[in-house]
Amino acid sequence: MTKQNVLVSDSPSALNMTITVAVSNSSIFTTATQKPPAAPGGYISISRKKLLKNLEINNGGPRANGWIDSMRASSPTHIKSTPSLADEQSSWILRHPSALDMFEQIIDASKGKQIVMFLDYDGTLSPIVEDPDQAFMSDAMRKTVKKLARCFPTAIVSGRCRDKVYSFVRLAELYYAGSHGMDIKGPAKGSKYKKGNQSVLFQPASEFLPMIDEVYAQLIEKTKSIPGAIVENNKFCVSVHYRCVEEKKWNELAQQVRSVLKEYPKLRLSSGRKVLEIRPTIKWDKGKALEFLLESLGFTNCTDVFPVYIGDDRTDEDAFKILRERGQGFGILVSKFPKETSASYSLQEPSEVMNFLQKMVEWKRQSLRGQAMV
Ligand SMILES: O=P(O)(O)OC[C@H]1O[C@H](O[C@H]2O[C@H](CO)[C@@H](O)[C@H](O)[C@H]2O)[C@H](O)[C@@H](O)[C@@H]1O
Repeated sequence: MTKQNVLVSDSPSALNMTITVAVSNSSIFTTATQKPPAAPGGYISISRKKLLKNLEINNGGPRANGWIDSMRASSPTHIKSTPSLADEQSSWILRHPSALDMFEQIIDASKGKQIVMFLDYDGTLSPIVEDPDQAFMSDAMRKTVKKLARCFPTAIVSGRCRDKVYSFVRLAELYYAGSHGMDIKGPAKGSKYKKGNQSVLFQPASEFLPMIDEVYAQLIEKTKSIPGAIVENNKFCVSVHYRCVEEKKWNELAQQVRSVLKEYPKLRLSSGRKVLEIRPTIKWDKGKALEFLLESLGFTNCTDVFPVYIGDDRTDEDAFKILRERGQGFGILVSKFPKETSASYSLQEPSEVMNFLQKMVEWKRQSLRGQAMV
């Protein structure tokens, strides 16, 4: 296998595992009867909040220990397999059942409403791989998404730069929100979903462009001596990848990122799947992008819309929360392992996402056939 086609998986949400060990009386995992499905805003457990707090800017700069703890926690190298872990997994599945198993119920809930599809890219449409430039989606997935977009308005919502994610997906009929929703190419505002709609650009962080370029150049320079570190310019945000960095070098990498960021209080840091994400402090995220796109599609204050958002990352939680708050549609988390989430359902990996999308296409075609026969 070459480096490019090595598929990799993050271990069970180690952030959760670490916290469970560290605060044994407040495990985030509980049985279905003990804890209701995640409430809006309930993505971060209290103890995890504490952990993440260490990540945030503190006196002009993040605490080094917070960074390294979080990097370790979100990307474990040693996970113990215990019977209680199996129980926790079954309990989690009860609260976030497979969207494939629950397909009929999901479709029933959407009856009489316009389904709108929102799809994250990495880890959702394409499997996680070591080299971010090689995260291609399969032809089968592309064909499926193409068919899906014929049935429902469909948008890609990604942390990637919009052009980059477009170069992977290559479907002109979709809407695209890149840079964690800060770069949207969607339908002309207020216009109902129609083929050939004029598209509009919405870039709420455009004033940060020079700053992001500056920070990107500095991060390239500061991390060049750390083997495996990859800095990716996502236009309105920057990703620093450590998937291929030896764990003993993570601290050094965190220190370098920290030394750059302390000069930029208007930028904030979050973490994803073996990646540190640097982005503007503006109140804009994938959830806001979802709302913006719904509005652009003409669904402002509509009760007859049914948005479905599928994603695998912490940044997708902002969109899951919005759906819960609106009480519309639902979120589907792509994960093999239990994670705190505001999503209602789960799918394990991109191949299951493809099966789910195919089922949606098939259902839509059948319902159109049914209508034609009446
Ligand atoms: O919102 P997304 O579309 O999920 O983008 C989030 C980040 O995804 C990419 O990084 C992740 O996927 C890489 C390729 O599989 C993997 O190597 C990396 O470890 C993952 O974190 C992308 O490269 C980032 O820029 C996105 O922010």
